[in-house]
Amino acid sequence: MQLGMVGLGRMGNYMVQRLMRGGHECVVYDTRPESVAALAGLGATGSASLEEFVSKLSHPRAIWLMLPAAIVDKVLSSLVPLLQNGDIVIDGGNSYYHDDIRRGAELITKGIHYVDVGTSGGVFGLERGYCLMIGGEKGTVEHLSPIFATLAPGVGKTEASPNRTAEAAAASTAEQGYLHCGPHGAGHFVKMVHNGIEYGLMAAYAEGLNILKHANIGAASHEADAETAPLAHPEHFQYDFNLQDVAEVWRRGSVITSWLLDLTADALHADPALSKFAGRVSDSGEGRWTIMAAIDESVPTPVLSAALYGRFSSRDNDEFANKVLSAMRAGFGGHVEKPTPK
Ligand SMILES: O=C(O)[C@H](O)[C@@H](O)[C@H](O)[C@H](O)COP(=O)(O)O
Repeated sequence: MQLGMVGLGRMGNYMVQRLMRGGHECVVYDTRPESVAALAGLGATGSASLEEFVSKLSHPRAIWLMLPAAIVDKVLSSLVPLLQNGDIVIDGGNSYYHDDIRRGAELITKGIHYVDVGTSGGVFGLERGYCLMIGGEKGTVEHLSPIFATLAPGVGKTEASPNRTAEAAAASTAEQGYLHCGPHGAGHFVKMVHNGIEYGLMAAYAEGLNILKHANIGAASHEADAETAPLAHPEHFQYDFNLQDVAEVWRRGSVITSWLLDLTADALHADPALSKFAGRVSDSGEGRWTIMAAIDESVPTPVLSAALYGRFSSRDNDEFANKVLSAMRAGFGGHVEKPTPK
């Protein structure tokens, strides 16, 4: 079928390529003409403006936005006046589900259908397919199923769970790698929680590997260090673990195998010191939205919360709190901290 794509960054570009490989016709637009030209060179229909983009799409139009969450409303304010009754707008980025609920209700008053799609898979999606978590009206989602089926990995790429019944399999598209999760916002809600889990898993690997990395501190610290309590048993911490090999062996038959571990092992093989990374970790919002939803539901999320706060700490947002701690130690005990190494 025909699909219009707005936003041709890494995700949008690869999704268009995967759709064209699957036989779909893609009309593309981006504010960067070079991104449009690159896909036009591969067979997409390029456009130089939103107006031209909309005019090249057949009614009812299906338009996928693959944009940073912060600019979706701005783009919609230019796009929607160009659309007609029956057209469909799909937000495949990482929008907050509250925005989906609002947009779905606003757009339907103009006869425009809104679908939210949480898209997971990153830059590997072109070859592996994308896991799609979808929210919106049933009929609209069904109308778009040829697009979802092409973007998703497809049946057979992952074995079905042994206890899954034939009835359950027949009743849902989950085994194809896409799922209609519920009404407006449901797709991004499921993707939001997916990312909360992602933060927790990532933090668990990172913390575990950090314990292994410091398992040699006994070799140098027989004398008490002014900064930390002396090691009672330096002989317990005499290990120089090869982290590449540990990550590699964990990938084989262990309980903690995963794609995140595969990526971690590969990064360690490329550079065991991970020297190109400064140690600051950003967050694009979904981790904090997950915690906000958990608070509203009164659901405890200690692991996911700690993982989110770990990201804040990585950006030195705990610096003043740590100064307060040092000030108290200095006040009650005269303890003088070491200068922070530059
Ligand atoms: O499933 C995925 O492919 C990822 O979850 C992806 O969608 C993620 O949102 C961004 O890569 C960055 O997310 P953070 O900036 O929040 O880490």
